[in-house]
Order: sequence, then C-alpha cells, then structure tokens
Amino acid sequence: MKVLKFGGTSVGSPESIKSVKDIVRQYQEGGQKIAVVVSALKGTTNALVEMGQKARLNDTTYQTILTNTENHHYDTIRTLIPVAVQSKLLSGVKVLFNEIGELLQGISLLRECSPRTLDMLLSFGERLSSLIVSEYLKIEGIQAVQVDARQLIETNDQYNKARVNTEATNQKIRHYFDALNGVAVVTGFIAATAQGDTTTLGRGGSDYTAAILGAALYAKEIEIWTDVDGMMTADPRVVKRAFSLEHLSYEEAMELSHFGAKIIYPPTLQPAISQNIPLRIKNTFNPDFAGTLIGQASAQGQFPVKGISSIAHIALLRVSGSGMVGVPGVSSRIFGALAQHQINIVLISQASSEHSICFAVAPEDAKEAKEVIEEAFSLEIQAKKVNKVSIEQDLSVVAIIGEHMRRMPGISGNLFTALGNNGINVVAIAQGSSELNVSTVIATKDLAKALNALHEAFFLSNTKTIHIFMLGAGLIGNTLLHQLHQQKEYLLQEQGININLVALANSKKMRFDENGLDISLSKDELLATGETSDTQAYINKMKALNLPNSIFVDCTAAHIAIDYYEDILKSSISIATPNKLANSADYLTYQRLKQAALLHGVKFLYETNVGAGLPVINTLNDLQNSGDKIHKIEGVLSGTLSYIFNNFDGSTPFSEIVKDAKNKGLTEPDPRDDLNGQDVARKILILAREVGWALEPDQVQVENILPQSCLDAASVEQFFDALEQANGVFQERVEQAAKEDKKLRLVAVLENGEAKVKLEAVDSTHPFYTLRGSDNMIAFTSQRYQSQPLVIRGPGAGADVTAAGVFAEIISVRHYLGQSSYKFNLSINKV
Ligand SMILES: NC(=O)C1=CN([C@@H]2O[C@H](COP(=O)(O)OP(=O)(O)OC[C@H]3O[C@@H](n4cnc5c(N)ncnc54)[C@H](OP(=O)(O)O)[C@@H]3O)[C@@H](O)[C@H]2O)C=CC1
Ligand SMILES: N[C@@H](CC=O)C(=O)O
Ligand code: NA
Repeated sequence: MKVLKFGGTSVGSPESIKSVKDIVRQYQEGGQKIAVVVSALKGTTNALVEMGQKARLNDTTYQTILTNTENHHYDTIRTLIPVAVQSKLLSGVKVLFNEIGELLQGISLLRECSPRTLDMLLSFGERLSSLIVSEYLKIEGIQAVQVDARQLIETNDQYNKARVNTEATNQKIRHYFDALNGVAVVTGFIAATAQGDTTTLGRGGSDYTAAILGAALYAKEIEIWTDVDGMMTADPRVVKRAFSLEHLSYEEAMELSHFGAKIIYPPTLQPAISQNIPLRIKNTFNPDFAGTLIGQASAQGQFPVKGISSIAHIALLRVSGSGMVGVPGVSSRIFGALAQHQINIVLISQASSEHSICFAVAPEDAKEAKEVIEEAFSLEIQAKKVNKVSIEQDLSVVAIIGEHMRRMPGISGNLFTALGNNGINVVAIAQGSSELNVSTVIATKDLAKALNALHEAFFLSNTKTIHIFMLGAGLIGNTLLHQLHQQKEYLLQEQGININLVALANSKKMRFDENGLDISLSKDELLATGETSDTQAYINKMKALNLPNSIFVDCTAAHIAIDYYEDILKSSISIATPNKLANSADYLTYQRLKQAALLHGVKFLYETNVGAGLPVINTLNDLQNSGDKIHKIEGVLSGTLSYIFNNFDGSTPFSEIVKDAKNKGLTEPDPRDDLNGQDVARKILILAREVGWALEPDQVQVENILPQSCLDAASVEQFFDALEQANGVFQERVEQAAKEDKKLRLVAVLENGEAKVKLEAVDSTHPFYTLRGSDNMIAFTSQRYQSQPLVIRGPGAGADVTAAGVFAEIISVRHYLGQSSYKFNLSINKV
C-alpha cells in the first residue's frame, strides 16, 4: 500500500487533475494498491477564511468571493469532464456551495465565526476537491471512492488544531480499508470529534492525514505530490542553479523545512516517521522525475552539505552584562520568560565568556521579547549588572544542513571563506553539537548573495560563476567580448568557470541581465534594447544586484567611473581595468584603491596598464615580494611610438603612419596621448608607485614631441590635419638619427626616485635598437639582476593582447573565490 497526497497546486487546475488521474492510473495498472489524499483546490482554503472573516463583520462582499470560488469549481468540472456526464457532479457541487452560502449567512447574522464554525466552513474545501477528483476518476474508468476523513480520523475538540485519538483512528481506518475496493480519494486536513463535530488538523493538515493513513495501513511509502522536483539544495527562486536532492534523512528534511523549504511540514509527518515509512516528494507536473526520497538514513553521496536554507527576516536580541558571568539559571530565566509569553526562538548563540547571550526571534516578536526579559531582569538592570536588551533588525539566518558534515573538517572554513570573500559580514553563529546545521546571521540585504555564494561553494565547487559588469564596449571592450564568447564553453568544460556577463554599456546605452547577457550577439545587438547610459545608475544597479563573485571591468578610456572605484571595491566587487587613469591620478587615490581592495578582500587588477598583456606589473611585484630591491627601470613603454619609429623611413608621411597605428588599435583613442608622452608618463608613474615611490603626476619629466598646433587642435580629426602640416618636423628628426645609424625611441627611466620620459636616438649596441613592430621592452635592474637586467619584451599594444590581458585577470579572480577544502567521497554507496 502507498499513500499519495496531492497538494493544492496538484489539484489546482483541470490540467493538473488530469495529471493526478494519469499518476493514479499508472499505479493501478502496475497492480499497486494506493490511497489518495487531496487538499482543497488551490486558493480555496484562503478564500473560505476570507469569506468567514467578512461574513462575521457583516461585509456582504463575501458573496462575490463565494461566487468566484463557486465558478472556479464549475469551470474546473466543465473543462475536465464531458458535457454529457457533467450534471451529476455539478449538482453535487452546487449542493455543497448552497450549504456554504447558508453557513456564511448564519455567520453574518450571528456576527460570530467560532473556531468550531470555522472548521466546518473550511471542511468544504477538501469535501469539494475529493468529490471532483473521485467523480472524475470514475468517469475515466478508475474505480474510485470519495472518502470523507471525518469518518476515519477521530480527534478531540481542539478546533483549528485538533489532536488525533490514534487508537480509535487506526481502528476506523483499518476497518474501512479492509472492506474497501478501489482507490480511496480522502479529504485531507479534516477530521471529526467522537460526537461527529467537524475539526481540522492545523498547518500541514493534509500531510498529517497522509501520515495518519500511512501509519495505520503500514504503507510502504508515502508520496507527497507537489509542484516542484522534490527538496532542492536551495530555494530555486533565489539560487538559479539549485537542484533537487535524491536522498535526505528525516532529520535533514526537518532542518531544511524549518528553514523555509515549505514543501513538507515534518511535525505532521511524525506518525509515519516514527514507523520508519519512507516519504517521497514528487512533482505532479513532472511525474517521471524520481523526486526526493526521505528516509531514516542520510545518503553519503557527493555532497556533505545537503541544503542551504534561510529565514529571510529575524531580529537578534542580545542580553549582556557582568551579572551573567558564572551565574547559573540566567538562560533558564531568559528562555522561561520568553516561553511564558509564547515567543518562539529561532536560534541561540552564547560565547563561552557567558557575558552575553544572543538569540533570534521573528521581527514582530522582538519588542515584546525585549520587554519580557527586561521585566524578568529588572532588578539586575537597576543594579547595572545586566544591560538593557539590544535589538538588531533587518537580519536573516542562512544555514547549511547535512548529516555528513559531522566530523568533516573544513566545512565551516569553506562557509566563512565564501561569505568573507563576498564581503558578507557574519553577525552571529550557531552550530548544534550534532553538526547537522551551521547557522549564520547576516544582513538581509546580503541574503540572496549569501545563498548563491554558499550554494556555489558547497554544490558547485568545481564550477565557479564569475559575474562580469563591463563598462565601455569600444576597441578593447568589444575585443574582450569576442574573446569571452570564444572561450566560454572551454572555460566551463575544462576550467569550471562560468562566465556570466551581467552588464554592458557604452556612452549611449546600457543593459543588465542578472541571468547573463547573450554574448554570442554583437555589442550593437546587445545594446539595441538597452536603457540610456548613466554611470551613476549603472554603479547603483550593480551594487543593488549584490551578486557574489562580481567583477567590474572598466574598458573606457575616460574618467567617468574612476570616482566610483573605491566604493565598488568596498562593495566587495573586484575591478579589472586597462584604463590607466585611476592609478595615474594623485597618489592618494592610488593608495586608497589598493587599501580598499585589501581591506575588503577583493582584487584590483590593472596589469594591462603597462605593456598591455605583457607581464610587467606582476613580474615587478613578484621580484619585490620575494625580497628583491629595484634599482632602476628603463623601458620603451609605448607600443604606438615603437610602431611609428619602426615603420617611419620617410617614404610615407609621418601622419599616415600615425593613422596606421591608430587603425591597428595601438594608439589611445586620442593618439596625442601617445605622441605627447603622457601615456608613457602614466605608465612609468604607475611602475614608480608599484616600487613604492609616492610620485605625483607632475613629478614625471616628459618630453613632448608634438608641435603646439597639434596639441591645440579641437578634435582628433583636426589633430590629424595639423599633424599633416608638421610632417617635416618628424622627417627631420628621423633622418638625423638615421644618418648617425640610430633609431628614435621614447624611453622612460625610473631611477633614484625620479621618473623621466624622453625621446632618444639609440645606436645599434643598445638593446632598444632591435625592437620591432609595436614591441615594448622593460628592463629591471635590481639587487639580484645587477649586471644583467631582467628584460621583458613583446608587443605592448593592440586590441587582442590587451583584451587577453584583461581576460586573464577576470578569470584569475576564481582563485580566491573559496576553493573547497575537503574532498568529496564519490565512491560510497547511496542508501
Ligand atoms: N589600445 C591598446 O593597446 C591599449 C589600451 N588600453 C586602454 O584601454 C582603454 C580602452 O581603450 P579603447 O577600447 O581603445 O577605447 P575606445 O574609445 O575604443 O572605447 C571606449 C569605450 O568607452 C565607452 N564610454 C565612454 N564614455 C562612456 C560612458 N560614460 N559610459 C559608458 N561607456 C562609455 C565608449 O562608448 P562609445 O562606444 O559609445 O563611444 C567606448 O565604448 C583605454 O583606457 C586605454 O588606455 C590599455 C592598454 C593597451
Ligand atoms: N596606446 C598605448 C596602448 C597601451 O597602453 C601604447 O601605444 O602603448
Ligand atoms: Na602588462
């Protein structure tokens, strides 16, 4: 025998009732004996409660609700059942609705709806649904019998939450089912006293009915049919990648349910659990899916943590004071006082110093809880031995649950790393000694982020999602987009990195999608449906989304986002940027950004600021971190100028070569930033700061090679016109160098705390002489590399190499996203 319980959504529509029929038929055909328990049609119980309340206040609008509810039942029948055989059922339903109408009229006349009357009123929900389902099954050729549980389940007269007389009930059930042929369709939730007065079983009542039947009939299994694929690893509305669990122990299911997974209500399943009857959670809308099996033992499968659950709103109360230390009975007085006032405690945490106890209650109970405790400790408070009770609001509880966390080191380490790396502050912690549940209290604003971060850390530890917020989709940004698209699949399959581009913007449009923009589309396609670009709004939205593992990628050439960097880092969002403007602004800005990243445990990444994709900054840091002392840095740091001087031989005008460099993506958006030495000045300034010299921008000595007319030009186009006029100036300098068998190079030098950028003609013995194309060359002379400098050389500009450098930084953040510190045991058999 199996007992199948179908909840309100499972009988909520004609389509779902058809699914119920298919499920019942399948069992019948398989020769399996079953009993079916049904809830009221979705929304009916609430509607009945509302009607009762309105009628009691003589508010005649209850009649509208009654008409709507009645029509909903008729519509269901008309859609479900062929016209020719509808009339019997329609009139049966009509009779019941007439009774409801009379009862409501009575309530309205008496202006009274006692618990007893309410139970009578609510009983109609299940009486109607069981009638419809059983008649429909009969019409479909299934031998079904409507069973009113008031004949079977006997309770006391504690209306609304009646207690079951197990002995009498078991007898009645066994007696009834012994004589029964066919499928019983039993009303959930309702019962009756020995005198025959209607009662209801309280919250989770239909589960209770199924458990009572299951226990009385020694059922092999109880199936709870609902509208989800079983118990999930987390709430799928918040955690998109939550998945359904195959096995759980009763205890795990109970913990998960306590923390908000409202699929079952375990207290009501106790009769079945005490007889060790397995429960299976199944989805009426996906019946072939196995669902979740809940039994005595927990499955030691792939995951030691079975679920991540939460209570969205709690208040935390703290009782503290010197008078609590070493004094027995304090907690009993606190919790005794709360119990007396029926205040439920969600979580308790106490430090071993005993100086304070904190506990969580529902926010609506907080004020009363404070008053009650202050009353109980009024003398100690007067004597200043106990402080006034403090209340913290806007908090949530997030818990990890699983029996196999027991004795497994590293679980809480992983929990706190995942929260910490995402800037989530833990206000309080509680772990039972059973180690079945580790609960943390956090700010409600961080709840979704915490659930996602923890879900990733415990269930998807082989896959990390990185949420990317990209600002700027010009040359570098667009190239990066292509690279992300090209590598997306490889990264997911081979590296376990899930690239999720959440936002993209240019100067005109911006677009957000928390679930990820489709990066197979071009940036124009992506932005076509975007909203008007607004940097402040962009940053606010990025912060408000509060996603874990987020990185902001500034691919603009502008100042627009620089002022927000510190705030972004403080919001636990990493930054990767090729934009040099932040690090080459005043020294204080540079310092504050580095500090903000450090303090908030996020990354501020800017390798491409110098030498594009070449590993310049990282090499410099590696040298210093390993104890080396930098004496001198000398370099050709402009890809643009390298390219220009390597290609300019006088046969093509200088201005044409500059245009060529621009078209090749080597120059800054305004090539004057390259030619006036500013771009290189920024780079050597950044290197100086990395070495530890607190230089300001105006302390870098720069030789500008551009005539004033070029600097004065109002736009890039006009600059090229002016440059054409000045071609001769450059022609002369290059020819002069060539005569001496030399080449021009814009060289940056950092030595003795001084930074200089100047145009030099180098001869064939100089290492810079041999540079080709857009090559950069950086030579570090240090304590270790004294006689022979450490040299880095290669293309130091261009869209591909720069975007690739930013790309590498984006994926590098996965290394600090909380690697699992425990090994999963995949080989152990499941229950
Ligand atoms: N080229 C190279 O080799 C290297 C470049 N870099 C750096 O890379 C950065 C990007 O350069 P590049 O791609 O050439 O520059 P582009 O001018 O091609 O692109 C800049 C992007 O920023 C966007 N933008 C400007 N203002 C805003 C705004 N208010 N809101 C949103 N987006 C905005 C632009 O929008 P729109 O498209 O609407 O104009 C454009 O998409 C620069 O900082 C540069 O110094 C660093 C190393 C090497
Ligand atoms: N315009 C720059 C690009 C890299 O920073 C250069 O030419 O080096
Ligand atoms: Na670099």
